[in-house]
Amino acid sequence: MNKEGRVEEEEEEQTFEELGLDPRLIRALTKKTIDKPTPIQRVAIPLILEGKDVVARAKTGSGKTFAYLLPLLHKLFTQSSSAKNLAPTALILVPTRELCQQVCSEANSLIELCRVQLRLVQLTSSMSVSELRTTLAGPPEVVISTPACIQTCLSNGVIQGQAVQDSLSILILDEADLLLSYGYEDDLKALTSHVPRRCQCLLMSATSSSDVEKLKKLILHNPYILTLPEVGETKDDIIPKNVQQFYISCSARDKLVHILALLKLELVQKKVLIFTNSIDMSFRLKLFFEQFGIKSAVLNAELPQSSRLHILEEFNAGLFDYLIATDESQSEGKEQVDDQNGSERKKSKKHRKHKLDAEFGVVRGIDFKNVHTVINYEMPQTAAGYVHRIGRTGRAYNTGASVSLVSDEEMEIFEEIKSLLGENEDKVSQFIAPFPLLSKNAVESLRYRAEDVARSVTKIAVRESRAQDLRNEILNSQKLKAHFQDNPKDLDLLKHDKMLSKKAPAPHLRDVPDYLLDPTTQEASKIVKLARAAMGNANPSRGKGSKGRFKRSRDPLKTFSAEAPKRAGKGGMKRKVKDTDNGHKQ
Ligand SMILES: Nc1ncnc2c1ncn2[C@@H]1O[C@H](COP(=O)(O)OP(=O)(O)OP(=O)(O)O)[C@@H](O)[C@H]1O
Repeated sequence: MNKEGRVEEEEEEQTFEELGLDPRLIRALTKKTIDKPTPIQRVAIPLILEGKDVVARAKTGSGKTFAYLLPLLHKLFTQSSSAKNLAPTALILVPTRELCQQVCSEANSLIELCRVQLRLVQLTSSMSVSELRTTLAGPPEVVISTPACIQTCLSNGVIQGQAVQDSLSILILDEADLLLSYGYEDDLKALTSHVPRRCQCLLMSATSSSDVEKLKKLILHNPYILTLPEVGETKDDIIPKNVQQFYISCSARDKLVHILALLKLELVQKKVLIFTNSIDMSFRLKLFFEQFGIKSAVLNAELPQSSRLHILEEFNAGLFDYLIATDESQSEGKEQVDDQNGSERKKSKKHRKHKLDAEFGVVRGIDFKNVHTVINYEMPQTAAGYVHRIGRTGRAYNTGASVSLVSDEEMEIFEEIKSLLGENEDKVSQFIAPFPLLSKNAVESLRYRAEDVARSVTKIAVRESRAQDLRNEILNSQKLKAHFQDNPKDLDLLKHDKMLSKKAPAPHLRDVPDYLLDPTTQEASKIVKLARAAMGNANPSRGKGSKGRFKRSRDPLKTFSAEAPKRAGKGGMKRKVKDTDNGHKQ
């Protein structure tokens, strides 16, 4: 292979054995039902095992974490450790605490399954200097941290620069494109002066940017550059092929009734990750859902870290199906649109800054497990934000769908997104099509109830529930900290999807009576359920069937049209879309 190579996704299938990994790791992967490497893993693992510096750029959800963790663990399992080490052998740097936690638990679960003695720790910015000292005593073979924490260790003498020079043999920068934008440049510069030249350096990233180039120059020596199609590279393949993208055009005011119809009539498959641009909006949605008996949880930068981690764990474990997330870049005090009246209101940057956690990241890198549908309740503010939101579904070999609710005010960003997806209308419509399962009748049948409930979700109710949730979570986080020290695997201590509304939901709103539903919608919802069962996803709550391969013929979004089921006939969407000008790939 030459030093700069594109990784082709359709290359012949190769096994983990053929990549030369330790048999213990292969057995561990088998236990995790991971049987074949993803394209980026196929190419990166042998190079990393050979000791090469590698820059791996591959789209979201392509398996970059195992692409470096597997060869790293292989090396640590097979090399004799030096008793003289005063600093870790390997250092993994990530931009957020959530990622620290995620990488740490992925790596630890592999180590446990391999039954190997190896210490891997994470450092968090909430640790005091003495806690950092205790955690690093030994020292552990692998440390996972944000650059800021490592800098704290260096500047407080918890780790000596000379010890790093003597011991460090692998340095990994994960989500490298974010490290600089999170403001870690100085921390990284301070560290690199101690990184020895013989140290192998790996840089993993979902996008290429000037920041990645900067880091490459700062840290790597003549690396292999591996590229899978990605943002800014080719337009064809920005979003994984196994994610179907849809949109619904509606007024900002009508978004509530549309999302209610999607969830309540079960027209989208669970689990569902819903994105909003402001924390208030996420609470508004939660309170609105509550009145219809739909349980959800919110996730945002305002919550304490342990609560956020716990919410993620609970959602990943399938304890609830709907998570409403506000992404970090969106909540950073920019002008935000209030959907109720369309008026814009400014949030004071100063006011928000002290509350939001700068090391929090929902969108980038977080591996939400078995999310089948991503809903953009509000459109992200950038096209890149869209790509990363959608990347939370269809991870690795899973399938997924996205539905974006687009109001007139959001048309501009929607156009930008479309031009990122394809150069011309024909191409765009192959990637993103009108959502076919929701008929006008279905929306209208719920309108009265939705508008009635929406009126009861006042600004004051939103503010109160947000404050109450924060209080609950702060309390939770104290309990959690103590509890998890004793029972690290116990997930069921606290519920994050509990009711915030003071008013119990009215019984008649919990179910949608049949007389409100037109036959087309009933049919659509039945088919979505059947498809879920057929795709091995009948009970995602228990984490089964996540790897159900995509069965095109059974996917209702491929074969069903709410507007014209009869005309569509056997070919369903296919025929219908062919009739239209924009010919979506269905
Ligand atoms: N070879 C594989 N086969 C099946 N699943 C895999 C494989 N490798 C990784 N996965 C799973 O795919 C999911 C996504 O992997 P990962 O988080 O590493 O993606 P990523 O490329 O780092 O994405 P992002 O850029 O969004 O962080 C994870 O749940 C992981 O366990």
